[in-house]
Amino acid sequence: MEIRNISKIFSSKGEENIVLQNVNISFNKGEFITLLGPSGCGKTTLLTMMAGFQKPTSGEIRLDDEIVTKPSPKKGFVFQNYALFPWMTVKENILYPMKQQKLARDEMEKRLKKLIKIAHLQGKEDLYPKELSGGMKQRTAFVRALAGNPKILLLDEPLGAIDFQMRKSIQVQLEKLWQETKITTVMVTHDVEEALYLSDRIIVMSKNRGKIIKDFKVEMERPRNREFDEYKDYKRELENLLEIALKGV
Ligand SMILES: Nc1ncnc2c1ncn2[C@@H]1O[C@H](COP(=O)(O)OP(=O)(O)OP(=O)(O)O)[C@@H](O)[C@H]1O
Repeated sequence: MEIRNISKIFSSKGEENIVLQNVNISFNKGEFITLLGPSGCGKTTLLTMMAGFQKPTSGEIRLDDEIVTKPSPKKGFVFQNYALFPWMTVKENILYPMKQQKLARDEMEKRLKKLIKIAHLQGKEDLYPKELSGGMKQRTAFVRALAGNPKILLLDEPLGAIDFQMRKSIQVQLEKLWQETKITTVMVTHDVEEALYLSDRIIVMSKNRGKIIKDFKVEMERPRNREFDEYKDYKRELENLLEIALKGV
């Protein structure tokens, strides 16, 4: 996916709010990339434009040389609160994107079986979202986003709704799921730990029109160990960058 010279301006009551100005990013295949930045810097706005939920004011976003204009199964999206359909079981939720694509029955069954296995949801197929733990909901949302065979997976603060205690164990699960699929993934967060634990590359955005303060590779072995000096050094650097980002330089 390529983000080319994107700007986004919201206007209300004659006032213009320039949220993003001339943002350029290219995402490499198979990478886990995090957009990190303070609240209000335009991360979610950028991600939803990548998904095709809204359009940029200027510039373009390309996926496989096609300009993104609307949502499609090529772009899997996981919302902060999972947005599972509460009236559907785990199985029905995962089948939903496949039904929309009108896949053949046996192809649907085959994919469903594989996704249930990836997400370790065997035996939970017929439960409703309210009967699941936070982690199970998150895994269901993740594989539902994969059910349409997307080229890219977009995660909007996927652990935002999970309490601190569970977050770390779910980060581990999310990393495993990603490693099994190796799908290009873009995650939005303002949590340094989450970014460091999961990402191959972190893009730090400023409050000032989404300016990219730093785009860097995280070259640490996986799974990452929070006790290593290398990890602590990265963390310190990111925290400093976030402070700069908050000042809106
Ligand atoms: N639909 C909209 N109409 C008007 N302004 C909007 C709209 N969506 C977002 N904004 C504004 O755009 C800016 C960026 O919002 P956005 O949600 O993208 O930030 P964010 O970096 O994801 O923040 P957070 O981490 O708090 O979710 C904010 O100033 C917000 O008020």
